[in-house]
Amino acid sequence: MMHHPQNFQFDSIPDSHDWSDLYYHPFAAPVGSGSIPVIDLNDPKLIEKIGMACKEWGVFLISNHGIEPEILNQLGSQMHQLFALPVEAKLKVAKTDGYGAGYGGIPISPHFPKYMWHEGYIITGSPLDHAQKLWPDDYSSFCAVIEEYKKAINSLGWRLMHAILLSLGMNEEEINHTPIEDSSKISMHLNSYPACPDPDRVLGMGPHTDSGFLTILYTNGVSGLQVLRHKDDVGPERWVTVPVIPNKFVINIGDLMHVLSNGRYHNVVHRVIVSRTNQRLSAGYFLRPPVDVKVEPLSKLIGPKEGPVYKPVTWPELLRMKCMLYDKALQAIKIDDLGRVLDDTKL
Ligand SMILES: O=C(O)CCC(=O)C(=O)O
Ligand SMILES: [Fe+2]
Repeated sequence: MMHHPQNFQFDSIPDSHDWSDLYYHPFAAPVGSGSIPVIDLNDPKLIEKIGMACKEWGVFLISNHGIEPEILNQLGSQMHQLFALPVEAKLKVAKTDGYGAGYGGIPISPHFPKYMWHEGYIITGSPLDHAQKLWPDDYSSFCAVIEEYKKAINSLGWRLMHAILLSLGMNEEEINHTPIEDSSKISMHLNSYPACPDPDRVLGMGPHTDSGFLTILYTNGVSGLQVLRHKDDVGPERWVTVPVIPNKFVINIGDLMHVLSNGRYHNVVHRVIVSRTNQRLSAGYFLRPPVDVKVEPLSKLIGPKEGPVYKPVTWPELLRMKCMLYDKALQAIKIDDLGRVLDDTKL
C-alpha cells in the first residue's frame, strides 16, 4: 500500500520527508542563549513588560493566566485520541481547501519542497459534524472539551489583547471599540508531531509567521518550537528554543498585530523541530478580527514624522496573500517612504 504522507509508520525517513540536504536546519542556539520573556499576568508592571516583549521578541510565555490545568489535561488527552485514530478514519474529515476546517497539512505547505513531520486538524466554528464522523458512537466528549477550552481561551485572548493595546497607548474607550471575532467563529489548529527515528533529517513545521493579532499556544510539554531571534548583544541571528514550562502558554505576535502597531511589534518567525522519543502535541488559538474589518496602523501611532507603513487589509485578504506569496505577503501591502504601495507583481 502506498504511504499516505501523514501516515508516519515509517521505518526510515522517506525521501519525501527528508530535509537533510536543504537549507532549513541552520544554526540553532544552545538552550539558554538569550531568554524568551516569561510574563506573570498579575505583575503590576504587566503593560510595560508585555510591550517590551512584543517589541523585542514577538513571543513570550505567560503564567497566572487563570486557566485550570484540568481543562488543559482534557484537551491534551482528546488531541491524543484524535491523532491516534487510523489514517482512514482521519481522512474522513480531510480538508478540502488550504485554510478550511479538517484534517491535513498546514496551508503554506505547498511552498515547501518536502512534507513536514506533522499532521494537523483545523477547527473553525463547531467541531460537531467532524466529531460525529470520527467517533460515531461517542463524539460528545471531544466537542465538550473543545467548547470549554475555546471559552476559557477566548477570554484569556481578550485579556492579552487589552494589555497589548494599552501598551500601544490606546485608552479603554478606544480598546472597547476594537473589533475582535466572535469566539464561535475563531479557528484552532491542533498539531501532532510524531516521534521520529532520525529527527535531524526532518522538520515538524517550516518557518512561518502567524497571521492573526496573536496566537495562544498550548503544548503537551514536549519541546520543539523555535523562534528566529534577530542579531543582538548575545549573538548573531539564530533559532532559539522556546522552553516548555508546565501550565504556561506561549504567545506569538502575528502579522495583523505587526500591521496594527505600524511595524513596532514583531511578528515572530517560528518553526518546529521533532523529538526522537516523544510525540509533540500543540493547539494554537488565533485571535483575529471579524472577516470584514480592515486592519490598519493605529492612528495614534501615526504622526508628522511617521506615516503608516502598511495599507489596510482584512484577515481573509491577508490569508489569500499568504497562500500565494508565503513570507512576502506583508510586502504586498507595505507603503514605502514616499507613500507608494510596492508593486506586488514584482514579488
Ligand atoms: O506546534 C507548535 O509549537 C507551533 C504550531 C504553529 O506554529 C502553528 O500552528 O502556527
Ligand atoms: Fe505558527
